[in-house]
Amino acid sequence: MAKVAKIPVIDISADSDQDQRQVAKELVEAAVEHGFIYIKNTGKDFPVEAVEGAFELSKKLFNAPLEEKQACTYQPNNRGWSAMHYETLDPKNQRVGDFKEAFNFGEFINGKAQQPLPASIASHESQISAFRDLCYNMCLKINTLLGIGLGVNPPDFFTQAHLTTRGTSGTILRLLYYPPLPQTTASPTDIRAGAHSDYGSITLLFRLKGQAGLEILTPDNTWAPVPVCPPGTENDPAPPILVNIGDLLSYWTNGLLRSTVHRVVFPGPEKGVVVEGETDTEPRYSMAFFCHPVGTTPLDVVPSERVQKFRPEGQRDGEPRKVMTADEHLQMRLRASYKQMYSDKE
Ligand SMILES: O=C(O)CCC(=O)C(=O)O
Ligand SMILES: [Fe+2]
Repeated sequence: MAKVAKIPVIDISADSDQDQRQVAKELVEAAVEHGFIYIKNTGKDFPVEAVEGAFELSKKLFNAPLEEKQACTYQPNNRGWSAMHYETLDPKNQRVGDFKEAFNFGEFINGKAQQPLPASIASHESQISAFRDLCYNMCLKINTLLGIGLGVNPPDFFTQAHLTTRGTSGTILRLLYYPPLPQTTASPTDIRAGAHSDYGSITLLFRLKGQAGLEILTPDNTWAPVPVCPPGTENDPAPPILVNIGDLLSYWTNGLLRSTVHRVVFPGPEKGVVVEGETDTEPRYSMAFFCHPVGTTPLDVVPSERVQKFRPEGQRDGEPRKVMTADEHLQMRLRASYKQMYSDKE
């Protein structure tokens, strides 16, 4: 029987400087060891109604008529709707693409989307924009804490690199819908989201109580389910926000912060990995906020003694490191995930 992942739960709503330094330290240790952190949601940093409202909109969006969604089809700018099986996150191991639909929202300017929206949710444009802003602000706070915890000089180095006032970025709010598995055609390799690591700096993930499926690959190479409500959060007004380190931040910190591989499966009782109180037989909804630094940010190793002294396994001193910008890093990853789209164009 697989054990559930042991990911630390951290409350980042502390007010005093001393508490903040302690929280920053805990956050960095969790990022180094696990690459995943639960951020307790007591409603202080992130209003519970905003999360609930966004999930309601998500249901409306995915229930909208097909033509409405097709009119917003996914584009090379990483925005829009991707249909069932369109994305294949783990092409080597999947027979068919992911059992999911997704809708990516890029930046909003003065509350207005810079991409077509399905008519069914168009009147809620300002609500989506406000939710995106809440996510962005939470990411700035986490970036500040990571900077403090890593002793980066200046401590707001990461925060500055993410400021939208400094330019555009690849940041995306993604709504996800995973329908139940059609039992008649099911195959053991069917998967809701193939094994992958995220591309950006950090990801915020919102999930709904009772909906199983997310697993992380642990250092001993086994899959461990990630409960929506880990012990100690059951009575909070909302499940914690799950934060994970993406490839870009791992690259930027020379591998010190871990970008952990994860996937979304149909766990099923026969595989023995169901978290108590969670099920995979219902439709599943989740929301991810993929935070990226401003696109022109050069990803030279960050100015922190701890990071600069760190040597990832297998890397020798003085080995040249390719410095690319945040945008170049993202393009490299998108090309690998959406081969069919890019091969049409090349
Ligand atoms: O739906 C989830 O729980 C995770 C989704 C995910 O990992 C992703 O979209 O990158
Ligand atoms: Fe992911």
